[in-house]
Amino acid sequence: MARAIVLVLDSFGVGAAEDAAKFGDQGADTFGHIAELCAAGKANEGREGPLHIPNLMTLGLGEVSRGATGRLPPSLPTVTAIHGRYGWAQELSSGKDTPSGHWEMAGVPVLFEWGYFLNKEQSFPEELLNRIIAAAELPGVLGNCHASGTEIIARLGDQHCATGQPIVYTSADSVFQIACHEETFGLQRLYELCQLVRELLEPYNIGRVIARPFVGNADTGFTRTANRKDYAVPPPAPTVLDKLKASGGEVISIGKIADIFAHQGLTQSYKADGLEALLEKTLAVMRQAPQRSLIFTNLVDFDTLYGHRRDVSGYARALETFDRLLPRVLEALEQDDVLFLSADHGCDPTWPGTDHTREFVPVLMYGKNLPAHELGKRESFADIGQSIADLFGLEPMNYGTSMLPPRL
Ligand SMILES: O=P(O)(O)O[C@H]1O[C@H](CO)[C@@H](O)[C@H]1O
Ligand SMILES: [Mn+2]
Ligand SMILES: [Mn+2]
Repeated sequence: MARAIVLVLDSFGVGAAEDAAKFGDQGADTFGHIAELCAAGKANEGREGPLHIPNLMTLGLGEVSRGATGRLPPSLPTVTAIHGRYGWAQELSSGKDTPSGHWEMAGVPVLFEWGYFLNKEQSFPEELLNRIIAAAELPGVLGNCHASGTEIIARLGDQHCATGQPIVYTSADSVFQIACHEETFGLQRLYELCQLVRELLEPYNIGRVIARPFVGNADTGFTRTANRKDYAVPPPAPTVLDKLKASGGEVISIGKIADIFAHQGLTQSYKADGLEALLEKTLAVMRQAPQRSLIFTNLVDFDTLYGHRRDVSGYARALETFDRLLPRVLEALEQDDVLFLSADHGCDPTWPGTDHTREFVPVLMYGKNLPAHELGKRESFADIGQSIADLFGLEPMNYGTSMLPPRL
C-alpha cells in the first residue's frame, strides 16, 4: 500500500523545450537563468549570492538541468550521491498553460487547440463584450487588452472604483481575466460575473475565466488578494484523479488543484495562502491521509508572484524557502509513499514579456523504498499520471510510461 504526493512548483521550467521556437521561447530557462543571475550577484533582494538549494540538488535537480540544457547552471555543485529518480519531461499538449500542464501530468494531454484572444489591444470580440455587459447589467468594461495583472490594476484600479466597470484582460494563455475591487464592486458579485462569463464563452473554447479580486485605493496602491478563483472547463477525458477516486481512493487537493481540475476527481480540497502555508497544509494532510491517497499540491507563488512579475530575486528566495522546508516533507513520507516534484510549464523571469515559457519540466521522485535512478528525457508529463496509476494498480492511462521500477 502506498500514497502519492505530487508537489507542483508552478512555472519551474528547466530549459527550453524542443518546440520552444514555435512559442518564441527558444533559449528560455527558468531554473538556469535564475541560478545564473544569483551566481552573478544580480539577485540579491532579500537574499544573497549563489542559489542555495542543497536538498533539491540531492534529489537530482542539477543533473536534470544538465540533461535538459547541456550545462549545469553556474556555481551549482555537481552532486554525485543522488537520492531520487530524476528526469526532465517535454509537453505533448498544444499550449503552455496551467490546466494543460496539470491535466497532462494527470495522464490527459490537451491535444486540441484552445481558443485564444490574440490581439494585444481590443482583445475581446465586441459582440462578446456586449453580451457580457447586457447580461450582467454593467456600465461597460475597462482594459480589453493583453496585460500583466498587477500593472493593469495599478493603471485602471481607480477608474474601476469610480465607474464600477470591471477590468477585463487576457494574455498569451487561453484566459479571460476579470479584476474587480473586493469592496466597491463586491467579491460575490465578481464571482457571479465570472460564472456568467464562463457560460457566455462556450463558443470560444477558452480554458479559464479567472476572478482577480483586489483591495486598496489610489493613495496606498492596489493589491490583489488570495480570493482569486479559476473557472476552468473540465479535462477532456477522465484523469488519474477520477480513476483513483472511482476505485475508492482519496484524492486531496491543496491550493489551486481543485479549480484547475474543475473540481472533478477529488474527495477533499484545502486552500492556503502562500508557499509556506501551502507546504504546512500539505504536511498536515500527509500526517493523516490514509493509504491509497493522492495528495496533490500546487505551489502557485513561483508563477504568480515571481515568474509573471519577472522577479528573479523573489523566485530565488521562494526556491530557497522550498528547499529549506523540503526535508520536512521527506521526513513525513511513510515507507511506501512516493513523492513527485514537477512543474506545469516555465515562466522564465528573465524572459521578455510576462507570459509563460515553453520548457521542459523537472521530474524528481523520491521514496524510502525507491531506488535512485536516472530517468532521462520523458516524452510527456503524462509519465507522472501513468506512474500514479501504476502505484495504485489502476488500469493504465492512455498516455505516459510509468517511471516506477518494475514490481515496486
Ligand atoms: O498577470 P497575471 O494577472 O498574474 O496573469 C497571469 O496569470 C494567468 C493565469 O496563470 C496567466 O495567463 C498570466 O497572464
Ligand atoms: Mn501554472
Ligand atoms: Mn501563470
